[in-house]
Amino acid sequence: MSLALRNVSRTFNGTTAVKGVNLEVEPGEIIGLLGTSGCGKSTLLRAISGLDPEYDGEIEINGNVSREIQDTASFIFQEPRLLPWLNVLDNVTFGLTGKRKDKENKAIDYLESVGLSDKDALYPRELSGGMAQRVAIARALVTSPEILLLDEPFSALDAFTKMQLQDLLLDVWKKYQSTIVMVTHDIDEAMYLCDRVVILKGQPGEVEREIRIEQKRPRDRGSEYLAHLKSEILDCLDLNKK
Ligand SMILES: Nc1ncnc2c1ncn2[C@@H]1O[C@H](COP(=O)(O)OP(=O)(O)OP(=O)(O)O)[C@@H](O)[C@H]1O
Repeated sequence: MSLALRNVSRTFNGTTAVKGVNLEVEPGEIIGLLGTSGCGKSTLLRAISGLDPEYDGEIEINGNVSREIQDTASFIFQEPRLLPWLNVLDNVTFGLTGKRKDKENKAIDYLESVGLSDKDALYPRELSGGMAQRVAIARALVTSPEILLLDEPFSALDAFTKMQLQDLLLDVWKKYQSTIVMVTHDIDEAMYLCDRVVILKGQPGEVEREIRIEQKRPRDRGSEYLAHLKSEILDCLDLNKK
């Protein structure tokens, strides 16, 4: 699914949070929105999803300008937001329509993709943080979204689980080829996952720079290329102490 933001700005009560954002995203691309706290990254995701239609400018999805809630989009948040009274299987089938058996079969396929096919009967309180976030990924994918919007999806997890889930995201992306826009604070994560990183800066937040990551995936987290890029990104965010 293609996506274009044209001169998108959002003002809350007279204060502009994010200003003049232009972005063209190709189908199947993974885009990272990176920037310091408060520069409007989540605000942009909400505008793209249609949850917040009160922005200025234009957002075009698959060639159509729209401010509607996007049925073809799924969100994954920092916390899994599972329904505590439903087991894993029912959390994944929750947003689906159709016959119960068909919904369950579909959910089981996606639970298998995230390595949880044997955990379908567990309740959210019985899951680790990483397992719960895997369920959230399965729930987001089961509706076959054309665009996945991720808002710091791994930032609440320990370093090892985070790396595992980043690889899992790439595996499921390879299989389903959704377009992905992800907000992150984590420069390493953005460089490991994304085709392009859009750096936002300031208040109001504006696009400072776009960096294309030329290295093919799977990437070597410790490569010189990524170390060099990281330094460039830190410079751009004025975070490099020289
Ligand atoms: N509903 C709202 N009402 C008023 N102000 C808002 C609202 N949503 C966001 N803002 C303001 O817009 C600015 C950008 O917020 P946003 O959450 O998009 O930033 P962010 O870059 O995602 O930050 P963080 O990285 O800390 O999550 C902030 O100053 C915030 O206070």
